Amino acid sequence: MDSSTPPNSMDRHFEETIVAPNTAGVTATESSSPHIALVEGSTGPHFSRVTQSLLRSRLRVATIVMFGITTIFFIWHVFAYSEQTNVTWNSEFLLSYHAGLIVILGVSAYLLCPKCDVRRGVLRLQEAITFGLPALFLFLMQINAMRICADKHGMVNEPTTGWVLLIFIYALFIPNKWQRAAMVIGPMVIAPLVLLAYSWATDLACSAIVSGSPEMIGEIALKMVICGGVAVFGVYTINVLRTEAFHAKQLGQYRLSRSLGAGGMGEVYLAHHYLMKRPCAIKIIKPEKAGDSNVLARFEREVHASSKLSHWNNIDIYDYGRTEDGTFYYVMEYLPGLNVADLVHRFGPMPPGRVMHLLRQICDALNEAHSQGMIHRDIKPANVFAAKRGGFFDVAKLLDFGLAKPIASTEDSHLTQEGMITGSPLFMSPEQASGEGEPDNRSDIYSVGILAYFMLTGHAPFEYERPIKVIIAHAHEPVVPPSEHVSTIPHDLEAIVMRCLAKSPDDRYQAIFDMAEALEKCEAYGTWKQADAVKWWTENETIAECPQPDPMDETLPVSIRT
Ligand SMILES: Nc1ncnc2c1ncn2[C@@H]1O[C@H](COP(=O)(O)OP(=O)(O)OP(=O)(O)O)[C@@H](O)[C@H]1O
Repeated sequence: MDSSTPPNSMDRHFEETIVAPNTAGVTATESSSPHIALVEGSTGPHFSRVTQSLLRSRLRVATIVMFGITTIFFIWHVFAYSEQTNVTWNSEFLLSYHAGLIVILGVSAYLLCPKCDVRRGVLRLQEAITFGLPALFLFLMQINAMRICADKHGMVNEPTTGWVLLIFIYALFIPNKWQRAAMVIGPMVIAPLVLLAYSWATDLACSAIVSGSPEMIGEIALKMVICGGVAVFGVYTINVLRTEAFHAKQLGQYRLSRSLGAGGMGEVYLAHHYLMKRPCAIKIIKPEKAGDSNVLARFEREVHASSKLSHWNNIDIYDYGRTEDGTFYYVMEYLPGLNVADLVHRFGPMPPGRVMHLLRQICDALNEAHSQGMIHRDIKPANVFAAKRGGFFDVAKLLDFGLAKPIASTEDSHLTQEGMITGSPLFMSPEQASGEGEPDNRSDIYSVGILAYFMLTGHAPFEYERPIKVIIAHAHEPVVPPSEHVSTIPHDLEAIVMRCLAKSPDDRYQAIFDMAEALEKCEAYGTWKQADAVKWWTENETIAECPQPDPMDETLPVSIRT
């Protein structure tokens, strides 16, 4: 998922919130950090998404530590400056640099907050700021101190302490492969020697002292090489331990290989069955959610509902179980491809032919659920996958039946407390959002309409900051026709979308199959051929398959009390 100002950031915000009765405010926000992480570029499985999150949080801690250390030394520096009799231009410059450094580190720490949208390139820049600016400062300060010391006391001061500190802070906090760590730590190791060489070359007093103490140079070199070696070995050891911890993560007959993403209640991993060797996707309840009976019930419902369905466009469930340590998991077919939310965020709105191609398949998937008396209640772009299956590209798969419930059921789901409505506000029908009356299959049809709108225009029709405004808009606000956003949308397709989005269920298609038939009658239906899908995936495969980091993508559908 592209983390650069994601158009669905609001969607995520909503999905993370729990809104109290008759209030518009957010009362709780769910967020947690993934618990398995590997280093970037390690030889083990690549967890770029998780690594990014790890890098951001570690970098933030490192920046705060550097901020603290720099501030303490600044206070000391100010006192030293006020007592200094031979104040030089250098001393004044260094004091200003020091003050500026504190401000820059403080701002950097703030910009690395968990909610900030930080991309990989920006993270690397922040890393350079957190360690590069203090290193430069240390270098300049030591040159100055060395000259003063040589002039006043006829000796040079010990230049290694600051560098040792910097090296170990870097090694401890920044997740790295050891080679990269060595490349960053290397210059820090030689910095004290460069410093001595510079002082020797540019200052007469220093030159005499340095020339007369070769054993001091040897001792400094030895100290720094040992320190650098230990730090790089430490980075290597940390990586090995992380990789071992990951490989030790086995579930029954399955071995996990890499993270596919995380939702509000669980994390999904690519895994392999030991004997059958086929790839599969395993969804595991997050450890911190394992004690929540609502989450467990929703998880179970998702498995039970999905396993009743056998249509090609619904997800295949292979297994459901619990490990000895109590971790609940279920195993499903692995879908190479992207969910529609990621597809649109990363590649923009889709052409009408492709939208119809995917929608038509979703109609089939939903038709099976509806014909079994089940409504989905959580149709949204993140729950629709465009996958490569059976040699075909753009095979649509409907996921996440965690909120499914029988049509016209009067008992509320175990997953919601009495009087609560569950779903994602941006994609919720007016009747589901208001909680008035019992949503039926036509509520899903409304959500499919929003899904279509999103695929065609790149956003949902009602995107407001506050969930309550979105809900009111679903109930009362007229929908802006999608062609007003994208003029190339054909009228017949727009008419279908607008009919799905009718406020009253009676004005929508009464059955999902009616919508499927309407789609087939559209002029542009069938214009997206397999060859187009193959071409698209071939051109975009590497980008599409590379998991994009998005540390904030850990969400549960909103629960709204009525
Ligand atoms: N069978 C699968 N194959 C490949 N990727 C999958 C599969 N199932 C889920 N994913 C990916 O794993 C991520 C997490 O899925 P999950 O269903 O937990 O998330 P979600 O639907 O966003 O969350 P929530 O359960 O809160 O609605 C998503 O990015 C999804 O695209």
